[in-house]
Amino acid sequence: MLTSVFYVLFAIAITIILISYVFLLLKCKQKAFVVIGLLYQEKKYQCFDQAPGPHPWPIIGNINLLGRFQYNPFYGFGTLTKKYGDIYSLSLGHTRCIVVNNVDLIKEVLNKNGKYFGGRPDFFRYHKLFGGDRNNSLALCDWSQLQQKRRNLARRHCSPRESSSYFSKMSEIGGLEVNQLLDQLTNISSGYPCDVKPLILAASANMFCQYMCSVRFNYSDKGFQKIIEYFDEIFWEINQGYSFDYIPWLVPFYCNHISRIVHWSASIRKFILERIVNHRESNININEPDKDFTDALLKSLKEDKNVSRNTIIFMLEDFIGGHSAVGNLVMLALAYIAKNPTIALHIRNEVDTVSAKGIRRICLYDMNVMPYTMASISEVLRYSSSPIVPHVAMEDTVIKGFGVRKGTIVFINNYVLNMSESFWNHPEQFDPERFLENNFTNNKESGLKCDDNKRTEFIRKNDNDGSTKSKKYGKQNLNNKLLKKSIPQFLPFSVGKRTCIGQSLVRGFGFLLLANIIQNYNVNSADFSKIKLEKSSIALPKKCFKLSLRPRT
Ligand code: HEM
Repeated sequence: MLTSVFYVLFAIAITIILISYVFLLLKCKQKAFVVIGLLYQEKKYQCFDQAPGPHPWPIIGNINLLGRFQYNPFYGFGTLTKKYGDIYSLSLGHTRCIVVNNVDLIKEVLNKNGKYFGGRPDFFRYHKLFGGDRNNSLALCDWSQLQQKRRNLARRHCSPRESSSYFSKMSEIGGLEVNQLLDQLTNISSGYPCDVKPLILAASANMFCQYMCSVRFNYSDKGFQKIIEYFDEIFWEINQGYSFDYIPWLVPFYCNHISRIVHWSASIRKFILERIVNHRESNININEPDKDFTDALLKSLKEDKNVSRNTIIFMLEDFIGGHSAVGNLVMLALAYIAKNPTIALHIRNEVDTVSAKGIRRICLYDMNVMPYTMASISEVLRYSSSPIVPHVAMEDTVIKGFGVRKGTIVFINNYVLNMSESFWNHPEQFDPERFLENNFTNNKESGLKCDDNKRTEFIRKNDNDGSTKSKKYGKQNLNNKLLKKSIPQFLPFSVGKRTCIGQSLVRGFGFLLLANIIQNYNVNSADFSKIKLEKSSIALPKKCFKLSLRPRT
C-alpha cells in the first residue's frame, strides 16, 4: 500500500516537473510582437526573439544562480554579463525577466521606452504591504492616470525649489528638529557605544511629519516609537527579495512572515488615521490656502471625485515612510565617517567655516557652500547602490533588437554602473572627492573618467556672492570646489517617468541631520567588525551597529 502511494506521488512529482520544464522552455522561445509602423492605416507588426540567457531548471528557473549571489544579487547580475552580454534573459520561477547592465540600455528602457515599462512586479508581498492592493502604493503600483495625478499632487511639496516657501519651510522645520535631536543625543553621548538609529529615525520622521502634516511627536511617545520601528521593518522588507516572490506556492511556508508584514502596515495605517488624518479632516477649510501636503491631499479628495480616501491615506503613508530611507542613509554615512576619520575632518572643516566655528547650526541654505558634505551623501548613495525598484513591460516591446514580452520583469543593474572601473577611479574605495571638481569644464568632452579632477583657472568669488554663483554653476564651497552637477551614469534615484519623487527631501533632510551631528560630535565605533555594510542596499537591519558619539570640545 505504502509503495503504491510512493509511486503515485513520484509520478505526480515527475509530471509536475516535466510540465514546468516544457512550460518554461516554451516561454523562453516565445517572440515579442511589436508594432513597427502603420501600413494602409493598419498596424504593422514584427516579431523579435527574446534576449538569450542561462538555461532554466524546471520549477525554479534560474533562481539557483541568484542563490549563489544571495549577499548581492546585483553583483551576480554583473558577473553573468561576461557570458551573456549587457542584456540577457532569466527565468525566476516561471516569470520571465531581463537584466540590463549598461547605462545606454538603462536609458533606453527608462527614458526612451519608459511608457512601455511603467509596470511593477505583481508580488504577493507587495499586495500585503499595502492593504491587499499594491496599486495603493506610489512606488509599487503600475503606471496609470491616477499615478500621474498622484505624482503631480506631490511634486510641489516633495521637490521644492530653493527660492520657494516650501524650501524655507523645510529648512526651518529641519533646523528645529535638529535641536530636539541634539538634546536627545546629549543623554546618550558619553563616548560609549550606543544605539543611535532609533533617535535618527525619530528625528527624520518628525521632519517628514511636520513638513507634510504639521504634526510632531515626542521621542518618548510609545505609539510613535512603534510606528518608526514598523516603517523601518517595511523599508528593510521592500529592499529584500524572496523565492516566494517568484514561486507563489511557497507562500504558505512564509505565513508567519506575511502576518508580520500585514501587522506592521495595518498598525501604521491606524496610527496615521488616528493621530493625523481624522483630526485634520474635520477641520479642513477648502477656501484657505494649503497649510501643508495633508491639506492639499484632503482638498483634492473634496474636489476630485476620482480620488478616494484610501488613495489619500496611502499617499501620506508612503511619503511619511520616506523618513526611513533618510534615517538609514544618515546611519550609513555616519558608519563610513567612523571608518574614515579624514572624511569627518573635511566635513567638519566645512561646517566650522560656514557656521563661524559653531556659532550657529547648519541650515538648508548651507548646502550650496558645503559641497564636500553633499559629495559624502552622493558617495554613500553610489557605494551602497540602492537597487532601482524593478519595472515590468506593460506591452510587447523591443530593447536593443531583443523582444521583451508583456509581463517581463526588468532589473535595472545600477550596481554595475556604480562599481565600474571605466566610470570611476578605484570604485571599491569610499571617496567623496570623486564628486567634486575644481572648475566648470565639461568632463564628458575631455574623455576623462567622471571622477578625474581637472585643474584649470577658476575665478574666485567672495563669500557673499557664493550662493548666487552656486545656483548658476553648481555647488561651490569656500575652497572653490564644486559638486559635480550631472554624472550620466550616476542614477541613485533612477530616471524617466517613475524617477524617485523624494530626492530633494533625501538630500535636504539628510544633509541637515548629517552636518549638524558632525558639527557637534566625533563619531567612532568601539568595534568596527560589527559594522557590516551590505552592497546594493541602503536599508540596514532594524537592529544594526552601535556608534560612539563624543561631544566636540
Ligand atoms: C536614500 C533615499 C532614496 C533613494 C536612494 C531612492 C531611490 C528611488 C528609486 C531608485 C526609485 C525607483 C525609480 C524607478 O522605478 O525607476 C524610487 C521611487 C520612488 N521614491 Fe525614492 N528613494 C529614496 C527616498 C525617497 C523618499 C524620502 C521618498 C518620499 C518622500 C521617496 C519616494 C519615492 C516614490 C513615491 C517612488 C515611486 C515613484 C514612481 O514609481 O512613480 N523616495 N526611489
